[in-house]
Amino acid sequence: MTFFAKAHACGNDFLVVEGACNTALAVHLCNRHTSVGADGVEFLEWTDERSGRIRLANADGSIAEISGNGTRCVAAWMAHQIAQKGAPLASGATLEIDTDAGLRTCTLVKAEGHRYEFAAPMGVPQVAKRSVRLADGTSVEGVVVHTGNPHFVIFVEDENFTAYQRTWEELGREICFHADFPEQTNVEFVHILAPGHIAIRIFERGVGPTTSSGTGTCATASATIATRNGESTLRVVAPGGEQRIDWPSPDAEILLIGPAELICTGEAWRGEAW
Ligand SMILES: N[C@@H](CCC[C@H](N)C(=O)O)C(=O)O
Repeated sequence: MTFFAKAHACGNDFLVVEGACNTALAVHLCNRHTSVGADGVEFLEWTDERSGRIRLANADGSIAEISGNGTRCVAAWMAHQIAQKGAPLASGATLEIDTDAGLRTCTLVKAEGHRYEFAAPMGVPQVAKRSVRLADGTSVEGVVVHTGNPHFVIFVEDENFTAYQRTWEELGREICFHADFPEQTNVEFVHILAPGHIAIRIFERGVGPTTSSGTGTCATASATIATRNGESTLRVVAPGGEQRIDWPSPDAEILLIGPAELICTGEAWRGEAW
């Protein structure tokens, strides 16, 4: 039996399981038909009263260095557990969460019941223009962004996010699995609404199309700021909701602010075999 908490950030959903990382268990738990269902499992080991170490297994069992949304979902679970012990965190309190991409400090902005908002510096994005040649010879212009995990960002004019005569889902899949990215890559599509306001779509590595991405929000915002004269404070709207970015200069850490909501806890009964 596996005890889990389920949480989401703008619909990007994660299970938090306390204990060592188990990728086969993650594949099982993430199945939306035969198990609980999620985009990934964050395996959490507490290291102190307000700190923990996490490892993220994507729905397909691959390991991701970090998730912005998943990290906040873990922070929400930690804040809930701390509150259960009788001392709820106040706004401004911090939780230290160590990831495969380094330590992330989540500052509680607000809490209302099981809904939380956190702000977290997400490292210094590395941004570089790049093109990728598709199987049919089409050259796709984009921006490679490293935010602890890999991203390829494509700017689109079309409000339906079609580009190069393809849907964003088709293009996202081909680029995610492209030979130029041996570790695969997350792929995001950006439609600029205003200098400080962008809409995005996400083809997530290890998952597929999903409703939001924290690191994808950082990647699209930093690509917009660095290559499209975007404002340093940006609102990034995904199908699942909005997150906010503050990136004052290229050598500064990018600040990600967004929600995380606890959905439920439960016991998955088919976990024993894994
Ligand atoms: N699947 C991604 C990691 C998760 C990204 C996530 N959606 C986020 O919020 O950052 C990967 O393999 O890089």
